[in-house]
Amino acid sequence: MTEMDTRIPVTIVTGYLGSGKTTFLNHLLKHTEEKTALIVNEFGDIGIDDQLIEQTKEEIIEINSGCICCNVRKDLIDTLSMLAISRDEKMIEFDRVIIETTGLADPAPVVQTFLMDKEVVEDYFIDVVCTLVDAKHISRHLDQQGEAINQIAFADVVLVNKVDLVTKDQLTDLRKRLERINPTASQHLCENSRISPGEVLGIYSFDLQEKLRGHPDFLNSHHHSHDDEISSLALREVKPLNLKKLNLWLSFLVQIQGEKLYRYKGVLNIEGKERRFVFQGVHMLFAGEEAGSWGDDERVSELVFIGKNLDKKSLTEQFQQCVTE
Ligand SMILES: Nc1nc2c(ncn2[C@@H]2O[C@H](COP(=O)(O)OP(=O)(O)OP(=O)(O)O)[C@@H](O)[C@H]2O)c(=O)[nH]1
Repeated sequence: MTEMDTRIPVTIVTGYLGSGKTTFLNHLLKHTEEKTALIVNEFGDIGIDDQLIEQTKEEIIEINSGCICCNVRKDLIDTLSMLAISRDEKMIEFDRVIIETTGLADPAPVVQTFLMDKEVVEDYFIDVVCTLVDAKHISRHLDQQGEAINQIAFADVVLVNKVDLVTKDQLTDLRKRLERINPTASQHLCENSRISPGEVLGIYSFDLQEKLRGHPDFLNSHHHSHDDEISSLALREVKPLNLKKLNLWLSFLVQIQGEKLYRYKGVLNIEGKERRFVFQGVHMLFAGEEAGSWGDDERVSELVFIGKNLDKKSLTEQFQQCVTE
């Protein structure tokens, strides 16, 4: 990128499951003047994030048919091309593209797309790769998942989030560990992903030469495959759910399976509640609250689990028991 570069800047937001990416985007979009086109990629058949991103002036495009770091890279390229053409034709207006990857994405192939695909390179450049870190849970993910390490290794900016859930000593140890993985990224501490947009937007910190020093084979073709033991289950139900039964089930579930439940989230139609009920969990921590109104949308509950060796049959049956008679 040069000072005269007229291409569209791209921010890649990555970070392991539940680290605070969507919370970060909501914060960022509220506090920036820039017009943004947002590309959201989710792991799983049902996209929940588009309902969790507060509607503002942004263009939001979902890619849910797979993970953009592997089987739907072509969809990403097509989406970028469609956006660039629509912008040229003045059909839509935006200053920047932000891509939220899935929590299981390896950022390397996504970054490669912006360096290797001829048409993409003509229209776009990477401003920054920003990685969210869940201060409470990241250590176990770093011990077990290569993606979690790569997400930190490829970051230009690391946002160490959820600092409210750890002690000062834990935070100091974590920061040292992150620095060993990536000594050049800037680190910021935050709670609820709150950070000034100026720390992450328009800083032009993506440096290919530096990435190549750390990962000399970075530009070689990169085949990424996910851990087969991690899968997702999407549940959908039009009949209302009983909140008491649901709470009992989920409390029980996280007690016995919290360790292998990386992420679960849903937008639910609860009996007796006028509004959408948004439910979110990461390992053993979960919470639910009433959120926006349904408006003209169908009142349908959608719940997604992402975890290791999920017993999909039991989960489906247990979910059905929460449906009202
Ligand atoms: N205690 C605490 N909770 C947080 C903080 N930041 C986010 N959360 C909660 O953590 C959960 C996950 O946050 P998200 O923003 O949805 O995380 P994500 O990275 O988009 O999750 P995936 O899309 O599943 O990868 C939500 O319930 C948030 O409210 C924080 O700083 N402290």
